[in-house]
Amino acid sequence: MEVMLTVEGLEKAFKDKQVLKRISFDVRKGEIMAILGPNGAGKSTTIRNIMGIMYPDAGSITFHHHNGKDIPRNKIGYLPEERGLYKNVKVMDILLYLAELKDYPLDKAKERALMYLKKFDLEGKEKVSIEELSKGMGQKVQFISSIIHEPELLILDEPFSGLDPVSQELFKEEIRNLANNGTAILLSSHQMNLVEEMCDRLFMIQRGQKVIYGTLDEVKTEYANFKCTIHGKNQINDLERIPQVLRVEHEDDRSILYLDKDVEPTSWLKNLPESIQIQELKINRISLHEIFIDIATDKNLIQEEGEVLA
Ligand SMILES: Nc1ncnc2c1ncn2[C@@H]1O[C@H](COP(=O)(O)OP(=O)(O)OP(=O)(O)O)[C@@H](O)[C@H]1O
Repeated sequence: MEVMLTVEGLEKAFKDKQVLKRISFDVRKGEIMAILGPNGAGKSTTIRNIMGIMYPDAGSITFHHHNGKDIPRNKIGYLPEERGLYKNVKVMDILLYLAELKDYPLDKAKERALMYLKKFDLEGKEKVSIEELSKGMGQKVQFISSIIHEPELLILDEPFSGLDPVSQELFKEEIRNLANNGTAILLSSHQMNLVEEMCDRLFMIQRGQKVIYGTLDEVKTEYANFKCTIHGKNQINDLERIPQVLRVEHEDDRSILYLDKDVEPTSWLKNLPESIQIQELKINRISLHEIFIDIATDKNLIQEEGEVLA
């Protein structure tokens, strides 16, 4: 897949605080790429550097073979984390104004605005002023404003926050449509289930450094694999002694055993000691949500280089 955006060795400090430490990743045409990380990890700072809202101390950002200040930002769409458009302006006026700022032809912008307002259940709201809209409606208009000019790269910072489930579905569907039609999408979200559902690749940062980069399958294969939940009266020490068990979470009669990444579930199950009491047993692949919590809480099984601790 053709690379649209390349971020290479990005560094940024605020006063003496190093916020980004040599961040590198790319975003390709037609893919949805997630940028993830705990609060304060540096996601928005990365995005603001890409958008030219601030400039990095070191490293480069390349889009369409252009660097830094020369990047054609009219080919980029951006839904910022901070919500809110001008309050006293009518919906259609603001959409056309923002399209014009991106040098997009007005007749096409009007056509697309009407099409999207209909799609997002805002038909007939063209002349309503922004301040009269609900928060969710305002967010829809802001989303439309980020795609009205047919951007080649779309950056969405927490697009789902504050949306009801129906609106969330609408956003998901449209983001998928855009990717299917070739838009490169960089999406920041704290909703791991949505990321797992939608994204082709992901990049996770913690304290300004890369901890994960790859497809969801690569991440799951490389960083964490299976967990086994056992219902039964067992001593935590006995469970911890089972080969290839990295960590045990134990509550009443329910224990979750996190297994080594090289575990082969069939043979592991065969070799379970007979002394273990089992009323119910379940093996699941670890979810992205769990990988995230593991990393964010530093109790992780994962070292910075991506190696699982034995
Ligand atoms: N303009 C600024 N001046 C000083 N420090 C800043 C500035 N912007 C961000 N920071 C600091 O940089 C770090 C990263 O912030 P950033 O907003 O990039 O995190 P984030 O990953 O987007 O977090 P969240 O998930 O909470 O939105 C934080 O410690 C933050 O306090």
